[in-house]
Amino acid sequence: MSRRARGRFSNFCNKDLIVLLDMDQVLADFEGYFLKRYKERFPNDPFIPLEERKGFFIRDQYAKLRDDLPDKVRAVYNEEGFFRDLPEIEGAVSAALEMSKMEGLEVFLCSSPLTEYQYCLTEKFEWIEKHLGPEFLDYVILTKDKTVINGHILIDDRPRIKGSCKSPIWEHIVFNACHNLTSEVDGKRRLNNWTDGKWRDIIEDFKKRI
Ligand SMILES: Cc1cn([C@H]2C[C@H](O)[C@@H](COP(=O)(O)O)O2)c(=O)[nH]c1=O
Ligand SMILES: [Mg+2]
Repeated sequence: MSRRARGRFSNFCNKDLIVLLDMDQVLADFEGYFLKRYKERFPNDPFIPLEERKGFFIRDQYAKLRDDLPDKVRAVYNEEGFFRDLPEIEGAVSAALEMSKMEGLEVFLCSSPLTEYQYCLTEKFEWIEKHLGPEFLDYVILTKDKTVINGHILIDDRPRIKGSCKSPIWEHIVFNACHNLTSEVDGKRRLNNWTDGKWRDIIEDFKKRI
């Protein structure tokens, strides 16, 4: 049975492990591509190398360098084509595809769009279709508040995910990114990358628990 048919007919039965995958900096290289485009657009302005990135919002760290930089930062990721052209995080696409084919498991993409949605919204769908295939378009959740979304696991690079629900139902696995390596993660498990295969251990661990 195809993934689409399985999703429609299984009715998300209780035995299914629901995995929520963030997009930016988990599947798509937001930070690396941001820095590349920023340097191309503003070659004479100061920049922060990835090894020195700290904190989730890029513009907050650039604001400490100079007052005019946050607007330039925004101009880079608000540009047409930015989200569409984000490169893949190494191994992310093959891991997501492999995960989506596992028995007893449903994978959803759970991503927060920019408030300046003009390009971001449609381009996130374009990215998914291009990298993961059209079947994945039925499994997209775009929300500003991930705490109200149902699921067992959320794999996300943002170290603290806040919202209306004080006790989200999912367990947050922190995906390592340049900006969060020194962040306090309140005892949450971390996933280093998609290439060493450890994500499979996390999935197997959760499967035993549900
Ligand atoms: C790093 C960074 C991200 N954003 C925006 C870009 C996306 O719309 C969301 C991604 O959030 P998610 O937790 O990965 O779903 O946040 C931003 O506005 N500024 C930044 O510096
Ligand atoms: Mg993210």
